[in-house]
Amino acid sequence: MKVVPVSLGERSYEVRIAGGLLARAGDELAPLVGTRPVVIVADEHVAPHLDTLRHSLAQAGIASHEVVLPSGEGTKSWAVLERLCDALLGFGVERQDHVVALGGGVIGDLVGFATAILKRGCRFVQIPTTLLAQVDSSVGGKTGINARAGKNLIGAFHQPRVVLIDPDVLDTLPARQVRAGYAEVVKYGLIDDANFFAWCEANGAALLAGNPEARVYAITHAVAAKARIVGEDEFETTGQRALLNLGHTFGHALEAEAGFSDRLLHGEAVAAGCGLAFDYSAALGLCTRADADRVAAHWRESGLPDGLAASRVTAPAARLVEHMRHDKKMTAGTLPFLLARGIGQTYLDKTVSLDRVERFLADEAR
Ligand SMILES: NC(=O)c1ccc[n+]([C@@H]2O[C@H](COP(=O)([O-])OP(=O)(O)OC[C@H]3O[C@@H](n4cnc5c(N)ncnc54)[C@H](O)[C@@H]3O)[C@@H](O)[C@H]2O)c1
Ligand SMILES: O=C(O)C(=O)C[C@@H](O)[C@H](O)[C@H](O)COP(=O)(O)O
Ligand SMILES: [Zn+2]
Repeated sequence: MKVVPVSLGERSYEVRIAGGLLARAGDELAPLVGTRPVVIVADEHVAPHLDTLRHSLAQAGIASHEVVLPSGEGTKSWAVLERLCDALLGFGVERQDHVVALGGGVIGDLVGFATAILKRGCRFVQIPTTLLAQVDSSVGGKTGINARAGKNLIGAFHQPRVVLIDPDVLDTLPARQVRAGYAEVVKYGLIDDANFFAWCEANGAALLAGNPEARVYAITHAVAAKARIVGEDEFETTGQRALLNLGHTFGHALEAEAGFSDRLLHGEAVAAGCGLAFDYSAALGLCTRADADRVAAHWRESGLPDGLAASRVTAPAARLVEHMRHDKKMTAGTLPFLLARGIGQTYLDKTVSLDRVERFLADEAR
């Protein structure tokens, strides 16, 4: 088993990664939960994995309740949050109890937020079942739901007690979802690790095809990168953690225009957003056109959208920029932007004018 520590003082925890771990989850959780029952929250598509988890908990002597929610981005909503909180209260969840999030980033973000506010905070465990959730969303404690005004606008930082990653559960994940998760894998290379980007160019196809060694290498590498960045800036105050937002200011605007629906998945929006961030950096003369082209080529080879046209979002540039004004990085009316001086050389630029971004997007749409 690989173990990656997330070092956050009294909020520290481990990310444990191993094939077959789901079937051993009961033994992993027993020391944490003691004799108290847990509540498992899953989405409707992970039924076979829910069976494995239920069985494993029972074998370890842990009783469990279950809440099964509809799949999709629409589940990160006030309505489902209310329904989930009522269900958890109905099961008599206490502050020291553990709620288990079994699913992708949607379930993890929702359960994390519900447990952040239930009785002013109770405990939760992440068992991520998508590639995206295994490499990104289950680690670091960003939790929340979407608001009418935009993506993840209601939320809290709330760290899980442990993250259990079983790469084998990805065998049932549809190919499109694997590709979307891969976008957040490549993101770590683009941020500050050119060697890892080169690894992705060489091994991405194997990873997408389900090669077990490539999966474990990518998951472990990504989790270690995220743990390092989150350990340096848990609450996104110094600018270090904001690096993880590469491609997201463009991406969240595209997702909003697609109605937070499966027209454009989060990972697809991140790929298109990273393509745009590199294109914009090249247009400003910050990075070479060759680097921006290399990024776009890798998205295309991986079956991901490489920019605005490929995202199929046709909104006017002004409307996309309007979405960006809700970005949580917005400070005193200006929006710090993740730009790049090259592959693996992302930085936070505080001098970007949204008028200039709007002209860039209008040009991209031509
Ligand atoms: N908190 C963070 O740091 C963070 C980081 C990245 C993304 N996110 C959020 O994560 C969400 C996207 O997460 P996602 O891509 O995992 O989407 P998701 O949770 O919607 O899961 C994708 C689809 O896969 C299905 N699924 C999940 N596991 C499966 C399995 N093993 N087999 C078959 N089907 C399975 C789900 O039912 C769903 O239909 C977005 O809301 C995004 O904002 C959060
Ligand atoms: O963990 C982080 O920090 C990230 O930015 C990871 C992103 O991949 C993720 O999509 C996150 O939810 C976006 O954060 P937001 O603050 O822009 O909502
Ligand atoms: Zn993301």
